[in-house]
Amino acid sequence: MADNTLEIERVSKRYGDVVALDEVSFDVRAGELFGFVGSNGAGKTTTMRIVLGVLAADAGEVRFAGEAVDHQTRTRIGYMPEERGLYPKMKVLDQLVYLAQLHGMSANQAHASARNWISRLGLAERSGEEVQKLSLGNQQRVQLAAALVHDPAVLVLDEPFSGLDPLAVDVMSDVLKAKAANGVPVVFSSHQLDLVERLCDRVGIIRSGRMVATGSVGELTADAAVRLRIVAPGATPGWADGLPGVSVISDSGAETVVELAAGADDQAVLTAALATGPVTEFSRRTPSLTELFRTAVAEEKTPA
Ligand SMILES: Nc1ncnc2c1ncn2[C@@H]1O[C@H](COP(=O)(O)OP(=O)(O)OP(=O)(O)O)[C@@H](O)[C@H]1O
Repeated sequence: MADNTLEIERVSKRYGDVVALDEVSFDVRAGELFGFVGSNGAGKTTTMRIVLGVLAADAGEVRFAGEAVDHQTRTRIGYMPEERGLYPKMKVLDQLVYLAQLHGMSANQAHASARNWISRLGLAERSGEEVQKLSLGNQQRVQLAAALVHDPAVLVLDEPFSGLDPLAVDVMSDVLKAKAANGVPVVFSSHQLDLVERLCDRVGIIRSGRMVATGSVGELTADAAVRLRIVAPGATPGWADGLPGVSVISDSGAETVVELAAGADDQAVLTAALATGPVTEFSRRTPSLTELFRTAVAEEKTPA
């Protein structure tokens, strides 16, 4: 791929006996928002650190625009680390100007860019304050500004949404969407799956150091088992138990969600529901990203 795609190919990493990453591969295309999700300890931060070159992989390669990422390319990546890496005693504006210059901008460019991001991220009234005196959410806005101030060609953000209030979530979302719309590949990790589902063009699910699914939520959903939602106001809990090929996911009696095994008969479910009285809704249900994620994690916990 010669365009501005970020490619992570068969990257592996061990910490002693712990296999943190086992041949992890995915790509983040130019102009897309890619959500990187996985349980605690699944390997997200390790992957991002390797992309940044903060950590060396044992095997595999990271490429940007078809070229192996090297020291030069890395200056074009905007990175928001999980352990926020700002200078606590430095003032917001000074900090951003300093970081922009560190990435090669002239003093004038650095000032203009820093002021632009301070304003866009709602930090204008804080620009003369020391970072350590800001609230955590505002420190996070500064951290995002620090990732953006040198006008990066790639954005790699480790849990940028954690701890933000709803308005800050909107600000962060808008900024990431705007960067993607400008052709920048944007990858971020998050445990807020509803947000990832809403925002991302594609997602990758990592489990114990292995990518178990990559694609748009629609694509991942298409591979998932069929679910039915049945509303039968007169039904009592347990009405769907024991139907062949049917697993009950949730059952409050009146409202039930079931999953069908391959080849199971949805009409048999309908017949059973009708036997309880009127059925006011009988619909196929698309699983949410949260449900897809739970299934992926549950598979891990089920011994083979
Ligand atoms: N410096 C280290 N030394 C030893 N093991 C480590 C080190 N850093 C990470 N690990 C291990 O590597 C694995 C992957 O960790 P990583 O931090 O990449 O996960 P994560 O997906 O970012 O988790 P979280 O969602 O909790 O931030 C875990 O088993 C972790 O304990």
